[in-house]
This record gives sequence, C-alpha cells and structure tokens, in this order.
Amino acid sequence: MGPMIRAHSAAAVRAAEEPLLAAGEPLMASAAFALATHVVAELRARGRVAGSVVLLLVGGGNNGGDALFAGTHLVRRGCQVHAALVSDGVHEGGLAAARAAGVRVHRVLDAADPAAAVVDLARRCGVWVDAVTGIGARGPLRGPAAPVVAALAAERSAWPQEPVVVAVDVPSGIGVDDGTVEGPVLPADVTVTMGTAKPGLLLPPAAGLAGRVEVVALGLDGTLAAEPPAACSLTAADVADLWPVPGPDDHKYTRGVLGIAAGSQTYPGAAALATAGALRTGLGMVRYLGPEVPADLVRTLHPEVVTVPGRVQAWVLGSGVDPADAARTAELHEHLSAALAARLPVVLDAGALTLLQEDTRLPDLPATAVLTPHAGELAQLLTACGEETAREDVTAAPARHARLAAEITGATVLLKGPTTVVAAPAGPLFAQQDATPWLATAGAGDVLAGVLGALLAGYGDLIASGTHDGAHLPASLSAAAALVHGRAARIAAGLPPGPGEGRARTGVPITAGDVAAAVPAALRTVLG
Ligand SMILES: NC(=O)C1=CN([C@@H]2O[C@H](COP(=O)(O)OP(=O)(O)OC[C@H]3O[C@@H](n4cnc5c(N)ncnc54)[C@H](O)[C@@H]3O)[C@@H](O)[C@H]2O)[C@@H](O)CC1
Ligand SMILES: Nc1ncnc2c1ncn2[C@@H]1O[C@H](COP(=O)(O)OP(=O)(O)O)[C@@H](O)[C@H]1O
Ligand SMILES: [K+]
Repeated sequence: MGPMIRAHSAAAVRAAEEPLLAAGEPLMASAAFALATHVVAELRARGRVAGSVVLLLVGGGNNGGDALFAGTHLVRRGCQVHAALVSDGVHEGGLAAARAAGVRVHRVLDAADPAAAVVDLARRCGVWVDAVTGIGARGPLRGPAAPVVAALAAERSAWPQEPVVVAVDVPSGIGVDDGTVEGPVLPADVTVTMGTAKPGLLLPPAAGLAGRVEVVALGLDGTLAAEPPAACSLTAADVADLWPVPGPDDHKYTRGVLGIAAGSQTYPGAAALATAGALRTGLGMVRYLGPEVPADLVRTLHPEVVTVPGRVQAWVLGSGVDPADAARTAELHEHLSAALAARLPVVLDAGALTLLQEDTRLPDLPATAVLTPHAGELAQLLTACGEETAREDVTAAPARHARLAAEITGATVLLKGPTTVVAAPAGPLFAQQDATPWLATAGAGDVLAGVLGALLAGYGDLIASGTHDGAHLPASLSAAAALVHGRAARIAAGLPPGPGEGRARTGVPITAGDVAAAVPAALRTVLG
C-alpha cells in the first residue's frame, strides 16, 4: 500500500513508548525540539521569527512538558515566550528549564478570572501553543482549563490579526481515540503530533479542529507498524495501488460486470446517476435491472448498458427505490439473496437499507456487503436494530456509530457526510475528507454507489473466491471510492483535487451528474 496516514490509539502509543523510555530515550526532548521547529516554520512562513511573541498554554502533564521545553528553544531563536500555567502542578523539569531559559511564567490560576487573564495575555501573542492535554486526557476538558480554552476559542476569530494556533499532539479536549468533541476545544492551524497520528486527528468531528497534521517521528514506527492502525486515511497513492487497471489479456467479464437494481418509476434519476458513476469508474459492463421508466432513461443516456439479467460480479441495490413498493423490494430481496449465496460483493444504498430493517437476515451480513447510509439513515438502521439512535447522536460520534452498525450487521458500513467514515466489524476505521461541501446535493450518493459498485465488481471474482483478506478489502475499496468521488466533486467544482490545497478558493456549484462526469479527471490525478 501507499503512504496511508495511520493513526494509533493512546494505549498503543503508550505501549510503543514504554520500551524506548525504559531504554532512556529522550522522547520528550525530541518531541519538544520538533515542536519548536514547527512553530519556527509557522512564524517564518508569516514573516519573522526573532521578536515574535509566543504563548504556551501549559497543562499538568507531559503534553505541557513538551511545550515548556519547546519554549526554551523558541527563546533561543529570539522569541518572547510566555507560559500560562492552567493547572496547579505542571511538568517540573520543563518548568525549571523554561524559567532558566527566560520563558515568562504566568500563574494565571491565581487571578480572580483565569480565563480573562489568559485572554489578556493571548492578545499580545501571535502564536498560541495548545499544550493543555494530550493522550493523557480523560473526557472533555474540565477544571480551570475548560473556561480558559472556551474563552480563547471564542476570541480566536475575533482577533484583528488571527493568531497561529499550534496544538501539541492533539487539540486539547478532543476524544483522542474516537474523534468526539464534547467540550471546549481551541481549533488549531497545525497539530504537531508525536510518534504517529491519533484517531481523533482523522475522525470527524474532531478532525476538523486539528488543521494540518504534522507527525513527528519518535522512533515508534517499528513497534507501531507491527499492529494495525486504529484509524487511517487513504492517500491518492494508496488508491492507485488498489484501482483495477486492465491488462492486455483482460476482457469485459474479467474487468467486472456490475448489476444495478436502483431507481423507480418515481425516482428514475437514481438509476441514471448510479449507472453514470459506475461507467465513469471503468468496468466491463453495467447490467441495469429495473422498471420501464428508469430502464428507458438508462438506455437513452447510456446505450452501452445491458438491461437483461445475466452474470454479474457485484451489485448496487436500492438507490432511488421506494421501500413501500412491495414488488420492487421483493426483487431487491431476490438479488440480495442470490448475491449473498454467491458471495458477491453488494452495495446496499437508500431503499435497500430500509428494507433490510425488516429483514431477519440483517445481523448475518458478510463484510462484503457494504451499507452506504448518511447520518439519518444510520440512525434509523441502528434504531431498527434495537439501539435507539437519533441523527444528532450519529453526527456527534460518526466513527462509533458506524462501527456499532458494522458490529451488529456484520456488514461494512460507509457513513456519508462531510468526512466519510468506513467501518468493518473489525480492523481499522477509514476516514476520508476528500470532498467539498458542494457535494451535498441530491443524487451525489447515487453516484457514489455506482463508483463503489464498479470498484467492487473489479474485485468481484477475488472476493467471491474468498481468498482475499476478508473484512479489510471491502473497507479499503469503500474508502478508495470515497476518495475518488470526493476528488471528482472538487474537480467539478473547479477546486484543486487534494483537500487543503488552495483553501482560499471556494469553487462553484455542481450537480450529481457533474460529479459522475468528473470521475475520469479524478482518476487522472490518482493513476497519473
Ligand atoms: N510518554 C512520554 O514520555 C512522552 C509523552 N509525550 C507527551 O506527553 C503527552 C501525554 O502526557 P501525559 O500522560 O502526562 O498526559 P497529558 O499531558 O495528555 O494529560 C495529563 C494531564 O492532564 C490532566 N487532565 C486529564 N484529563 C483532563 C481533562 N479532561 N481536563 C483537564 N485536564 C485533564 C491530568 O490531570 C494531567 O495533569 C502526550 O500527549 C505527548 O504530548 C511526548 O513528550 C513524547 C514522550
Ligand atoms: N458538507 C459536506 N462536505 C463534503 N461532502 C459532503 C457533505 N455533505 C454530504 N457530503 C457527501 O455528499 C454525498 C451525499 O450523498 P447522499 O446523502 O446519499 O445524497 P443523495 O441521497 O441525494 O444522493 C455523500 O457522498 C456525502 O459524503
Ligand atoms: K494539546
């Protein structure tokens, strides 16, 4: 695989650090030096280093220790460094070193209003270094740190010249392992994270508060490489490794045939959009099976599509299907049964998710069935499974709910949203943030179902043979489909393909059809 971004849990990081610390490795010194180097780089990018005024927000643990030692380097680089101690006790060695180097220490908890005191101090500082808590945090910020961080977060965007916020390891207060945000968090421009990324830096909603993530190698790579990451994000290079590219001996049946049973007399467009997404993704053939109106539309728009039953290597079921339509849902059931019996991968979208809820087979799906709900659909699905869930519960903790649904159903779950989260019953979570909010438009999900279906069809024979790595392949392919779909949206909207590039540009509105049409352009950026 390519250079996938891997994140490990707090516990895994501690376990990896242990032998190094026991061997006397100066991990904190390395972390602090790297942190200072990144702060200097941010300052340099904005003008000057010497003379800059830096604020360290120092909590009671080693996270604060990292910042205090980094402060000593920053003083040496000519910065004026202030440390606001937001905990009664702080890292003693770090504090002594900081004082000795000339860092100005402020015991803000002695003030009548610590939050106001920190805000006052922060107003004079161009860089705020958030070192309140790291992987040792338990729950949302509490004690005096909570109002201090809340006040800074509120003031951040009101500054005449916005400060640069550098978070140490993680933005303090996020759910390090699950990406939840249950209390105040200061959004960062850059997070300098130690040893490896943490799941909360990739998973929504916390990922949106981390800014650019810079990983500092602390020598943990060897130990951590031996175990699967808790969460990861595919890069374009990973997707290139996964994408089926036809060779000279391939023909349409080896490239993959996708069966699409989507769309209805009421919603024929879903059939056309799922088909368009699949065809642009590249595969041997699309077989469309559905009622007259959508079938006519598909044939008219895509004359290459076959509309008679026959062999397929994967299915897309349910986009634009009304679950109240008994005859149609009976057909979907039949396709699903046949697919499961043949061990074929199957995408269950929209209407297929609803019909699953009444199906006793629901708990027995294989990981090669990929459910593609948005937050509302996932909440309904979980509720139907006996886990009372509201849409807001899902958006507050997308990864946890996607995983829960995967565990209950046995299927792979691709949860759509600003960040797409993919969870199989076991193995790493995937988080893909490749799109643009312009993608939130009717039919975009149908296109995604088609893209994913085509990709699964390319792997259909391998998956049916059972010789692949079980649960992990469908999840990786789902993440790959999300990346390509997201990039297609960015390109259609006139944005550069990679997220984070050209943030200032906002792009233009797009239709779902535009997204499908841009899939080849997205693949050009991936496959080169
Ligand atoms: N283990 C090591 O030697 C290394 C650790 N490093 C740094 O150390 C950090 C972990 O250090 P610690 O284990 O000391 O833990 P932290 O510094 O993350 O947090 C512990 C401190 O935060 C307080 N705290 C915990 N939960 C809180 C909450 N919800 N609200 C307010 N305060 C809370 C605790 O009372 C304690 O004072 C890493 O994130 C990393 O930055 C790095 O220096 C690399 C080496
Ligand atoms: N704010 C957002 N930013 C980026 N992508 C988004 C955002 N909101 C939704 N999306 C994406 O847009 C698509 C919408 O799909 P879906 O909700 O199924 O719509 P529909 O059912 O109309 O096709 C999904 O791929 C989802 O991940
Ligand atoms: K922090």
